[in-house]
Amino acid sequence: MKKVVLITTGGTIASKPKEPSGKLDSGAMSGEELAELCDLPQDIDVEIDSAIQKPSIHLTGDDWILLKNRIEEHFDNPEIDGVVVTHGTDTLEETAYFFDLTIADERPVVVTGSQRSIADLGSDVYINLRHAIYSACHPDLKKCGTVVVFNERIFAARYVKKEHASNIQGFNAFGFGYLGIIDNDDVYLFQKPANREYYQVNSTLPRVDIVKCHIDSDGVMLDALANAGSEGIIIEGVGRGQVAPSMMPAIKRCIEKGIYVVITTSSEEGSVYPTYDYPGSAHNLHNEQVVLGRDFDSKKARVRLSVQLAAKENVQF
Ligand SMILES: NC(=O)C[C@H](N)C(=O)O
Repeated sequence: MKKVVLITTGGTIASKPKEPSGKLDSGAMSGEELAELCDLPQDIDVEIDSAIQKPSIHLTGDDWILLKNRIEEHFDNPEIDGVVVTHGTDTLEETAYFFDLTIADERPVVVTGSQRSIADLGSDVYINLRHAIYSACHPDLKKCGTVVVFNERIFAARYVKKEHASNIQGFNAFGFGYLGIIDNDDVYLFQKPANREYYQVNSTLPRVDIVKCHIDSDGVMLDALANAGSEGIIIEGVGRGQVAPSMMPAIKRCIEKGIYVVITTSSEEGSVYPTYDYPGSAHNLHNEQVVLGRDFDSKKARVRLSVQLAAKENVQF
């Protein structure tokens, strides 16, 4: 019989209403409670590891390291075919990309969650969990890195993004689509990620921040972050990676202090590129030693830079 470890971390998928508000408490349920309420597959041996019980925005970098270590410990057992991690959807894409970059084992790591609680009409808890378990022990998903299973679809961690605040079609991978689908418990894979990357991370993650650029942005936030001890700053620029010219003096101050600055784009698709030559353009930024963040979403860029700094590797995008 195939064997899958189910690591639970909280989120709506493990939520219960809280008194007196009657509103959902994300992560109120332990892994054992969640598994008991769900109709888990009978043909797969599922081992429960109830790790964390939090709303996903309450998770920390230290939680990531703890979870990564737990996954690696489970993979020390050769009988394990794969791991499922249940997670709140709000930050699921960040955690999934962290696992993707920091876990070397070729067996599948599948992250899933739900938009509706187990008691809600048309809840997606049961189906997402079931599909994630079948995916985690499917041989086709070996060497694909960490994937996200949601609403019958399988996404690469590198590109997946929460696209809807509440709809059960909650995730998408803009410009890339999904790797495959799960139909009636069967996994069908249509494409695989071309490259895998691995960074060895054992230490606490450094402070890395994101600043979003808009008309009239200036350097106040950048200077404040430099004073707060930020080791890396992702600036989410516009279009091909332009920023407001009034940010440039503070960007230069950050670089002089040894802070890594990466420019990304707020566009859903397409890459940062030095197309223009004017104050604040990607060309101007690049000349000031700002790293061009290619087509990375800002939150993925933040995970990537944190991991590269923690691994003491060269910063590369
Ligand atoms: N759907 C969810 O899981 C959202 C929840 N607030 C979370 O913990 O991320």
